[in-house]
Amino acid sequence: MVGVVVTGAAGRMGREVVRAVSRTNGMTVVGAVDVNHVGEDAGVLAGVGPIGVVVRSDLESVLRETGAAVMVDFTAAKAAVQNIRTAIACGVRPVVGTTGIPAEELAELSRLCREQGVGGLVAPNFAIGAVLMMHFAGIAARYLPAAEIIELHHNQKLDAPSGTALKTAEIIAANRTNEAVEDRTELEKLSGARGGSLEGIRIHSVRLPGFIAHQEVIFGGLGQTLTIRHDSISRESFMPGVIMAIKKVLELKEMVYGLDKLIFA
Ligand SMILES: NC(=O)c1ccc[n+]([C@@H]2O[C@H](COP(=O)([O-])OP(=O)(O)OC[C@H]3O[C@@H](n4cnc5c(N)ncnc54)[C@H](O)[C@@H]3O)[C@@H](O)[C@H]2O)c1
Ligand SMILES: O=C(O)C1=N[C@H](C(=O)O)CCC1
Repeated sequence: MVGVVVTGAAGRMGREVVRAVSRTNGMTVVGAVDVNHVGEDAGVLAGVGPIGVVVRSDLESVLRETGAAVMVDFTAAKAAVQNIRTAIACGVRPVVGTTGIPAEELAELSRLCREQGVGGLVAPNFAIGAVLMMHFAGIAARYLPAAEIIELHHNQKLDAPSGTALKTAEIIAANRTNEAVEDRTELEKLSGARGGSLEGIRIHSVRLPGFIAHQEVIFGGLGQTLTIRHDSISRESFMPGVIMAIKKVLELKEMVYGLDKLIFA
């Protein structure tokens, strides 16, 4: 039985993870950590009924007392960095969905994992469809190098652009064989009107109630456009990926970035 500690257990994603792990054979929630809802049963919060695991805020003691194999983190960037450090120090494998962690921090965490021989996975998007969208964008970029990204998320999201959009732009930049066509905008009459730029790939972030997580990658060519779009219409969409990561991280000896590394391995 794989013991899982969920950090951010009282949050939107954390509750979904508690529910998904509780319903999966071969794994169980042994600890729930959050700075909110301390003392409440994590299963009740998640809507699955009491599981006898109360939310606590002392991660290190929870990891050590429960002998957990995996920590699943959906918190916020700063908190996640600290949580991952604690997990690695305790020999617990981190599976991380939290976005907005700076690249230098990820590099340092990856070094710590290697040093300690602890496997880990950080993925900006656990929805299989989103992983495919990024993969297809990489293929399209070989033939249509001019691309822009529009990502649309709920208005409670703290980071912009999304981790998914950043990773998509990196994939497009790595795959395009020609330079993108020139952007002749001379005058941005409203700052930010052309979005943010990662290696010339413009990213536009929409934040509105009603959305969960959506992204369009638009490629432009001679007399044509190609749009690749993914929609997460519920947070359940991320759960098959999270469950797959919990299983596969047990075999890893280092930290990998992106669910694609597990799916296309
Ligand atoms: N990778 C993916 O597939 C994916 C999917 C959805 C969301 N996300 C990311 O997951 C993160 C969380 O999203 P959310 O919508 O669940 O947010 P949320 O605000 O609903 O939940 C975050 C939870 O973390 C808790 N928290 C904050 N600091 C903490 C700490 N130090 N220790 C323990 N708990 C702490 C908060 O109290 C809150 O309950 C965000 O970074 C988001 O971008 C990633
Ligand atoms: O709800 C969020 O926040 C999400 N963030 C991810 C990102 O930043 O890429 C994607 C899934 C939902």
